[in-house]
Amino acid sequence: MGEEAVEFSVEKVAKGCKQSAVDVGDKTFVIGSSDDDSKPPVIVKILGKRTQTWYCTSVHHFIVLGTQPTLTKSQSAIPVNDEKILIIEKGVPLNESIWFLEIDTPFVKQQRKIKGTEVVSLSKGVIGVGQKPVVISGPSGVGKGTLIAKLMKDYPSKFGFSVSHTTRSPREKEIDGVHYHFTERSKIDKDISEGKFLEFAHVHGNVYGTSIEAVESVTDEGKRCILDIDVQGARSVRASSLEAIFIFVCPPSFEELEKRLRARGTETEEQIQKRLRNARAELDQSNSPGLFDHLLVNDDLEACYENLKKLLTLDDSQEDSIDFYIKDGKQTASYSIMSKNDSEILLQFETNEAKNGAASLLALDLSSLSGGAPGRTRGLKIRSINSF
Ligand SMILES: Nc1ncnc2c1ncn2[C@@H]1O[C@H](COP(=O)(O)OP(=O)(O)OP(=O)(O)O)[C@@H](O)[C@H]1O
Ligand SMILES: Nc1nc2c(ncn2[C@@H]2O[C@H](COP(=O)(O)O)[C@@H](O)[C@H]2O)c(=O)[nH]1
Repeated sequence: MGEEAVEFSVEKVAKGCKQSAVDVGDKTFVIGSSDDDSKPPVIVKILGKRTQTWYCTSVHHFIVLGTQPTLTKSQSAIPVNDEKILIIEKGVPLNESIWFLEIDTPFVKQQRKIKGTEVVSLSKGVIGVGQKPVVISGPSGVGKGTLIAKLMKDYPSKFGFSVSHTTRSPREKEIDGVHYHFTERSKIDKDISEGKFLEFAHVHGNVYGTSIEAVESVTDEGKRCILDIDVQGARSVRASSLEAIFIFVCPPSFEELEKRLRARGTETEEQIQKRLRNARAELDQSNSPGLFDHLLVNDDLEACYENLKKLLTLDDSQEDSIDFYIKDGKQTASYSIMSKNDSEILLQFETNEAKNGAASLLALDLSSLSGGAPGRTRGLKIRSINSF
């Protein structure tokens, strides 16, 4: 850890904001909010108890990774275990209030090794389990985008598109942030090295990748995430912790694929040739054992779309498991941490009175935490205890 003693400056924490101090092992973690727009909203400082040395991000050798919560004036915190600290932000909707500061999880250990410096990471807690994301792969020009566009048009509140990053130049009608996040090679390389991508691949001479945020932001909206990625990307997602459904879309024939690619008129002859070469390799891999769950032939578009809908409906048995107490999680509900036992952490409504139908006491099931940084900590189970 760092050699310098750093004075802990209270001025750096926003006026009127509370800080929380949590002891884990031989360290004290101090968590507070910043009102300095140029700085991340959450300030984390670590005190080495034995050495009485402070570490903070303004000094070298300490990085706070992950998604930052929106600024709140007050929070409470408690260690869940040796790996993470639960932070409950007050004065925001319950759905926004649960955060984890990961201090020694596998992701943090890995990042510490890569960066050779002290690392902690923030991860947002998400209540309940959503439906599995859908990965759609297939050769260029087969009609993946066309099928996805139909699905999004017909079910805008049910499905959300994972907007990939790419180093490819935008086509005429493509909008940055809608079809892709068009990006520089140096930027995507940096973000990949910082663990921000679920998967990435070199496709037809460019880099394409799915950021963790692209998937998480769709899922956070309560929508089912659709990923349009190549076979290499599908393989990487298969190997990741993201549990998804994998669909491969095939053309009725190679000739028809070539026809569609040419008719689209978006690629040069050289690019078309490259895409067709890659298409052969992708079609060969469509039968790789354990890679794709379903193959769809896109001959007649309407028939293929109907088959796609059937596949997705099959999986509709997985209902969201959001507890009815917090279904209306958009209401502001200030909870603070009350106590912890081996299996649950109790959260108490701030005023001790249940307001807006919110429960006065909630119990967070500690066995329900899955995922974590660099994504979200999902599947949180919360039950209400209305004993008064
Ligand atoms: N069933 C179909 N019959 C005829 N044409 C189709 C069919 N499906 C899609 N197309 C057309 O084929 C072209 C390629 O489709 P699309 O752009 O959706 O392919 P894609 O798989 O998303 O390609 P890429 O991977 O390069 O993004 C488009 O012009 C689209 O209108
Ligand atoms: N591995 C990934 N592949 C991706 C991603 N986004 C798109 N793609 C695939 O790239 C090709 C070409 O797309 P185009 O828009 O240039 O025609 C296509 O097969 C897409 O599925 C991604 O994030 N990761």
